[in-house]
Amino acid sequence: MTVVKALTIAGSDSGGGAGIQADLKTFQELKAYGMSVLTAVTAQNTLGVQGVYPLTVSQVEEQLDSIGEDLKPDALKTGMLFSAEIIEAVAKKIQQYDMNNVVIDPVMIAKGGAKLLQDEAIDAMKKHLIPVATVVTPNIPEAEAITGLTLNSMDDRKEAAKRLYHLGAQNIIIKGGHGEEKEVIDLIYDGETFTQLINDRQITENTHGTGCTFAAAIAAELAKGADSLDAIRVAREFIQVAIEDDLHIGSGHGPTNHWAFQSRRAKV
Ligand SMILES: Nc1ncnc2c1ncn2[C@@H]1O[C@H](COP(=O)(O)OP(=O)(O)OP(=O)(O)O)[C@@H](O)[C@H]1O
Ligand SMILES: Cc1ncc(COP(=O)(O)O)c(N)n1
Repeated sequence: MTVVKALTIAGSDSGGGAGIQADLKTFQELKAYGMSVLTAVTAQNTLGVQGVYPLTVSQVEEQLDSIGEDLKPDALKTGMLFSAEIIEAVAKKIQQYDMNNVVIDPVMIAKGGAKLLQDEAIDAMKKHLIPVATVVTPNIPEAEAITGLTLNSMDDRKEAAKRLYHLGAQNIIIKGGHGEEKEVIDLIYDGETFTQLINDRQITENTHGTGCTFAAAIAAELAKGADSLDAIRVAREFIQVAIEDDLHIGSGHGPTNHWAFQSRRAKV
């Protein structure tokens, strides 16, 4: 049996809907062996974030050394990185251990408004992390923060994607969850071609961790050898059914259903 290994470098969400918990559940469902490097602990539930406790740079580096020296991942994704110092350390270790298939989810603010990345870290993200990205997955506000553009139209999103490409990412996907359209439009750019993935927008409160889950699914598919566009297409299907078959847990923004994708396949 060939085992593929996927790594998440992210924060912990005690509520289990986002962060490393969402990533590991997604890896498992997509049959990739999951590993994690923790960058921060959050006290969090469906109502919001009650506390944010970053780890030290050396604690993050030590975990990356443990992985790098023994368990080379076939793909990795980054999520909440919190500070410029952690971003720089992560980018350096990705290069030191020659890790490939790198999905960067530039997490900045939780759905409830809590800051998961310090403002001054955005420059480090642009300089150190986006250049090593196989795929970068900003939502609309994150794409605005990175490029300095205001994204009102699809043409604005295309311009932002081009700028992210010029920062060094190989593939860009500007996610449409925060868009105004009736449908959700995710815009993909590979330096030559724009592709739009258009899906039904679900009217639900239960979208906590959608970005984490989506990026983790892309990483799992890249780990299995898919090319970027095919990996994004599978991840899009994974997140669509995870939102459609939501679990109704907690009294705020609930998590998505990480086993919906496999449950539906089992029924076919
Ligand atoms: N209401 C919705 N219905 C269908 N798909 C959605 C909906 N909201 C988000 N998505 C999809 O989920 C994925 C993540 O998009 P989104 O824009 O929510 O990212 P995000 O804001 O980074 O997520 P989060 O911060 O919750 O982790 C995208 O593929 C997007 O199309
Ligand atoms: C540890 C961690 N990482 C990422 C998110 C973003 O997810 P959301 O925007 O759905 O709150 C989060 N809330 N917590």
